[in-house]
Parts: sequence; structure tokens; C-alpha cells
Amino acid sequence: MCPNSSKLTGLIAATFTPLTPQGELNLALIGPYVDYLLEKQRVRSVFVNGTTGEGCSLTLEERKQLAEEWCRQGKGKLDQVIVHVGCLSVKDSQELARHAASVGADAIAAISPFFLKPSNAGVTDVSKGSGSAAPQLPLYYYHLPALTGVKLNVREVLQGIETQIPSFKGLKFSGVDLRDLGQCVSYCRPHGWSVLYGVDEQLLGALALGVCGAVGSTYNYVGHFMNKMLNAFEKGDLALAQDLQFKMQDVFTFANSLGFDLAMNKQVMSLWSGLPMGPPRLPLLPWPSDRTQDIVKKLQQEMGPCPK
Ligand SMILES: CC(=O)N[C@H](C=O)[C@@H](O)[C@H](O)[C@H](O)CO
Ligand SMILES: CC(=O)C(=O)O
Repeated sequence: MCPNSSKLTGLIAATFTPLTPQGELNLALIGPYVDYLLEKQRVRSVFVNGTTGEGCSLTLEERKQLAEEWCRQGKGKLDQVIVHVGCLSVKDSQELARHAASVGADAIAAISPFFLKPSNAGVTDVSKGSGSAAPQLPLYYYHLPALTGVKLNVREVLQGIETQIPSFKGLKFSGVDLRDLGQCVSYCRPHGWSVLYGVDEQLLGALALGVCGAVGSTYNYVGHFMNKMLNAFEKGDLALAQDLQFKMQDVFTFANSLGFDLAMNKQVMSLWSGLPMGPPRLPLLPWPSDRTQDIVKKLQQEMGPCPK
């Protein structure tokens, strides 16, 4: 998929955070979760404590415990454990970055602060802050404009960033602006950096623009299916790749009509995988289970039986 292949590539699951019915961390589920991703989904890397992991709804202590457990359980099994360290406070991000390095994470990533919002130069300085706390780890900037409201042009942020942040290694790009995405790929490629795409429903468009891989919530349970799309694309079978992406789009168009959000997504994962992810953390609320069941039925229709 990528000309320069020491980079981060393929599908990366943005992990859900397993909680007990009482809403506390369920760390015991992470071992089985690692095995499920490897064996049933053929997904070999994870992105922990991001959007899907409800990272910004967890305490720093909880985020540290999760990072540590994913690194421990993933050791010798997963290719990469990327720990998301973005916070509203740069000092908190630095603390998480130092911690990630100390527990053996392979890389860190950070969204921009999203309450008081930075300018382009501010984003670089914030990223520099996180990077300087773990200079030995590759750092990825996480662009998620729909949720952060930080709608800057990423290509402009990249300009000269290598001179500011030696550990900078690329992007997780979860925007829908394919022109900006293409410009980012064009800037990152000569540096050997990774651009990972984060809107799962339109990954094929991003592959055509040269992204190396993808980070997403849905790869937790449709990774096996989306891997087929990646293979078809790599073999040049565009018709098959389109057919698979269309099927996946059909599922999520249907899910969106039911009000699909992260809480519903977490419930779909529990039902589809049989791994009890537990409730969402506030401010999200659980949904009635009939909607989740309808989505799982649709998944089965479009993608075949769930690999248990
Ligand atoms: C906003 C959000 O959570 N985006 C995720 C990652 O960036 C995606 O993986 C989506 O969950 C996915 O594309 C389904 O809409
Ligand atoms: C989708 C993603 O990358 C995240 O949950 O952060």
C-alpha cells in the first residue's frame, strides 16, 4: 500500500474502553480483546484512549492504567500500540506522553486542545509540548475537525514541522477534505511519514490518494471485511474494492438513520464480538438494545456472519 514500507500501515483499531456495569475500568477484558482483534479481525495494531476509547472522558489515572494494560497484553502479539495523549491541558498531555514511553508504547498521538482553540502555530507548539515529553516515540498529529472544532488546514500546519519536532512522524487524518488530505500525503511521503485515514466509510477515497493505512472504530468488528477491501485495492481490483466499500457504507448509512453514535457503536461491538464492553462513560448514555440488534442484523446481511 505504501512505497516506503517501514511505516505504520494497514488497519489499526481505535479501541473501545471496556467498563464494568458500574462504569469502572474492566482491565481484565483487554487480554481477550487483543486476541479477538488478531484472530478474528486480522487487525494487528491499536490506537488506545482516542475518541472511540472515550479518552477525554477518562481520568489521567484511568488513561495510564489502560495504556499500561494494552502495552502489557499486546507485547509480542500486536505490531504497534499507539497511545493517544491529547488533553485540554498540555501539561496533562506531557504527563501521559512520559507515561506512555515508560510502559513501552510504540508511538503517541494527540488531538489539539478543543476548548480554547489554537492557531496553526499553536498546534505546532502543543504538539511540540507532547513530543518533547517522549522524544524517543514517534508522534502523530490527530486531526478530527468535526469533534474538536479545530478546522485548520493541516498541510499548512505541516510546513517545516520537521525542524520544530524531531519525533514528528505523520498524521491521523479524520477530516473529509480530500484536497487537504492529498496535500498532506504529498508532504509526508518524502519524509517517510505515515498518513492514516480516520473516516472509515470513505477509506477507499483516501487509499486512492495514497494513505498508508487507517485508524478507526469500525475496524474492531469489520476489520476482517475491510482487510478484504485493502487487499482488493492493492491488487488493483477496484471494482471489488468499491463493492466492499459500498456494502460497508450501506451498513453505516442505516446505522446513522438510527442515531448511531459512540455509545451505540460500543454496544454493536459487544454484541458482534461477544466481548462485554460495558456502558459508555458520561456524558454519553446507553441506547435501547433493539437498535443495536438491528445494526448487527444489517452487518450480517452485508458482510456475512460475525467471526466469533
Ligand atoms: C468521529 C469518530 O469517532 N471517528 C472515528 C475515527 O476517527 C471513525 O472510526 C468513525 O467512528 C467511523 O468512521 C464510523 O462513523
Ligand atoms: C477513530 C479514532 O481514531 C479514535 O477513536 O480516536
